[in-house]
Amino acid sequence: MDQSKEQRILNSVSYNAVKGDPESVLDCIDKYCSQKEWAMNVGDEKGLILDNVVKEADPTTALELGTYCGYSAIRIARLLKPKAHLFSIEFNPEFVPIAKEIIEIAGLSDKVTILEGHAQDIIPQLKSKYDVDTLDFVFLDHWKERYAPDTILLEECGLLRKGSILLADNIIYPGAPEFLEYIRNHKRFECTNYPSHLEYMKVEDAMEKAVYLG
Ligand SMILES: O=C(NC/C=C/[C@H]1OC[C@H](O)[C@@H]1O)c1cc([N+](=O)[O-])cc(O)c1O
Ligand SMILES: [Mg+2]
Repeated sequence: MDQSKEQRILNSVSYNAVKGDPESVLDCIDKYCSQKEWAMNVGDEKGLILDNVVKEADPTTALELGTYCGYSAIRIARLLKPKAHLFSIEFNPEFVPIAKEIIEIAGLSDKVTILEGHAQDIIPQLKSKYDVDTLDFVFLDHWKERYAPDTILLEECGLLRKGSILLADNIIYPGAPEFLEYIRNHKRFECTNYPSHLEYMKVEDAMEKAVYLG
């Protein structure tokens, strides 16, 4: 059976990246996806925005919705302090083993736990099953129409605390209009927009930061 694009990305990382070096894994994926095959990684331009918000949050416990090949999990995990941890939720069973392997090549397997399933099923289990208290940072990059309901779910599950930072990808393209309307009209969130471009393209995109005010 023909290999998937995600398997070809893994092949490229496995062949070209320096084992244990997250930067070289990120560079390899960005090179492959800008020169060979486009893929929906957050990419290098929006990745810098992600880096800065993670540094600002300096999270002990972080959550990512939408692992894909693990690119943004590596971007986040490489910035985490020693005892900090990232949980990353991915629904697509084809992506999970590929992301695990790419994160392993980056040497970050100890910092990242990939949870396979739908966010709406896993979020309610984070406290009881994964010993999470509250989340310091959340990166939303999964199905765009799930951003708003899953944000509401995070709050309902008591996973947000005063100062929890949410960062959402693809605010313009493909777009997350319901999410934008929800957080911008709710007094409990302080929002900041970061204009950028769609990964590896000249298409306009943006990220939105939302600080939970408790
Ligand atoms: O759908 C996007 N992300 C949601 C991912 C959805 C997939 O991950 C969860 C599930 O397995 C699904 O197959 C997306 C799409 C584009 N795009 O240009 O179409 C750009 C991006 O940055 C994106 O995150
Ligand atoms: Mg995205």
